[in-house]
Amino acid sequence: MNQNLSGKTILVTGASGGLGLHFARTLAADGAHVILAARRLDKVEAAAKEIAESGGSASAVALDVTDKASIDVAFAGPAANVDAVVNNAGISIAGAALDLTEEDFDAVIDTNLKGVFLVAQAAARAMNTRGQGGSIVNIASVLGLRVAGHLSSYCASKAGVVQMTKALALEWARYGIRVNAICPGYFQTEINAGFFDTPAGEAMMKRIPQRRIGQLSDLDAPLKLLCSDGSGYMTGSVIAVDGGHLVSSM
Ligand SMILES: NC(=O)c1ccc[n+]([C@@H]2O[C@H](COP(=O)([O-])OP(=O)(O)OC[C@H]3O[C@@H](n4cnc5c(N)ncnc54)[C@H](O)[C@@H]3O)[C@@H](O)[C@H]2O)c1
Ligand SMILES: O=C(O)[C@H](O)[C@@H](O)[C@H](O)[C@H](O)CO
Repeated sequence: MNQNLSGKTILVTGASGGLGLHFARTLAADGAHVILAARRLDKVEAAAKEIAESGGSASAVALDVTDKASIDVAFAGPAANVDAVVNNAGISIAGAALDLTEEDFDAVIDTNLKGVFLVAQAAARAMNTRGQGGSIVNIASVLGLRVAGHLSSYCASKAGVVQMTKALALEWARYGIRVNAICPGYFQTEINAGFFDTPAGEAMMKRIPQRRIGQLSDLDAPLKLLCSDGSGYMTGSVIAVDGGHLVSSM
């Protein structure tokens, strides 16, 4: 086992499935103690057990990124000693802007933007209490840097995450807290189940210069870099992992 992240405690939000569960496994395989955070405690407990059975170190905590009380409880107790946080939890509600309900708009912004802020703030307060700094990695999206149809609230939330990453980096550098973002392109997970089989999905694929969607493992090296001391002079950085999608001319 590569011990790159050995000695680090890293909390991952939305860790019960998709990219979050993959991130938790990847960080644990690299030697970190991973705290898997999700709304469904039973799911992350099972995932933490599986990681422990394969030789990693992991624990689980209940955390809803739209519920400040649950965030505060996590960072006052089990996550008080975090060295890094991966702000991964996110939702997407597709629909024409003319038909979008206020409830759906609020749900996306509350989870993807306000949730990232509340978790980052609680993490930074905990890091300041320990006085050792830390790393916050926000999972934004290429859709924070370009747009796609029928995803207005999602695109707005992710653009907000990109800007907030830079703003928090500016404020928290003095505390030794680094804040960076990863902008994934398209990866096959629950959030876009079925999308790749639609005409829009097929058209999108043609706009990716590498002509493939991302493999979850494509995100491993950037994630580990940003969580580790190797990125000690990086803060406010926004890293796209997208097969060239952002530089596509189509
Ligand atoms: N899959 C992609 O192609 C892609 C591309 C760019 C960005 N992203 C981003 O990556 C992140 C992970 O997405 P994914 O593809 O794994 O999607 P997913 O739907 O498979 O997983 C999202 C996770 O977030 C959790 N979650 C949702 N609301 C939550 C809340 N209030 N509190 C705690 N957890 C909550 C869900 O339970 C789920 O486990 C998201 O922020 C998403 O926007 C994904
Ligand atoms: O790139 C992204 O950030 C995500 O993949 C989402 O945009 C989904 O693709 C969308 O929910 C599809 O409807």
